[in-house]
Amino acid sequence: MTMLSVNVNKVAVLRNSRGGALPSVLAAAEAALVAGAGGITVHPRPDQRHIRPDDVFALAGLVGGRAEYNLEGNPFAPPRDGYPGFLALVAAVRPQQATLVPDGDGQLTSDHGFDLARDANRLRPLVAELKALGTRVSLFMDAGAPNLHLAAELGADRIELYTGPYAEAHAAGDASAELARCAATAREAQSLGLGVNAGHDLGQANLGDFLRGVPGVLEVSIGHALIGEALHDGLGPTVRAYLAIIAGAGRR
Ligand SMILES: CC(=O)[C@@H](O)[C@H](O)COP(=O)(O)O
Ligand SMILES: NCC(=O)COP(=O)(O)O
Repeated sequence: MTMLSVNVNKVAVLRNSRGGALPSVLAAAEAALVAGAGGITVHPRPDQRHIRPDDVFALAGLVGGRAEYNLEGNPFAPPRDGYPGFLALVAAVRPQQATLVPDGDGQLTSDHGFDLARDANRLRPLVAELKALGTRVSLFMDAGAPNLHLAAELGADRIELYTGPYAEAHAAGDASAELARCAATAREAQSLGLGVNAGHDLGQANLGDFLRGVPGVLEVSIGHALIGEALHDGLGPTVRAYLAIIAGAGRR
């Protein structure tokens, strides 16, 4: 069964907008776990636009051994004013999974995966360092990305399929080509011994079709749509709605 990891970045966006402590990222994560989510994901960006290092530490205490903790970030981003660097954060909190994402601060959000022909040699020692910490390593990858064999060769455990183009096509009414591209990349990754996660712009409208079309997805990390839907439906009911979609897709 595909595991749901709830990304709480957007709770931090709302909290930071007023400069106080509410809404609480911890309370949101707790509600998601109580509702049955298998994990919590955060993406502590160097510009600290939402999740901050202190959130990362506090969530580590909450999630503990009770669920999966997934930290996302750019391992090449240097430390800066209050941001210790992605590897330092992973070393400090030892999450079950680190998802490496090649984002820069100039991006509105994550919008592409790694170029392994360019990045594999730089990634190899960082992946080894993360795995030596006992953390599973996932690489954020575009569907259809070439050189996927390098992900396995450099030691990654999983890839995370970037599902933004799929979500966009689904909203436009025809996701068949993007879905086929995702399925082909998933199968290629699995043939290389890599696990397959997926994420970005997944929501209640497109998740079921995705899971029915792409085989063996181990984990979906969902935040923007889920938190938005929770604003009117509540976090518990919304998480349970996603779990029902996942269960339904598993029965196909
Ligand atoms: C990697 C990815 O697609 C998302 O996990 C990312 O965390 C989204 O970042 P924002 O929440 O900052 O848009
Ligand atoms: N890795 C994807 C993630 O954690 C959340 O992405 P989104 O649902 O906020 O687009």
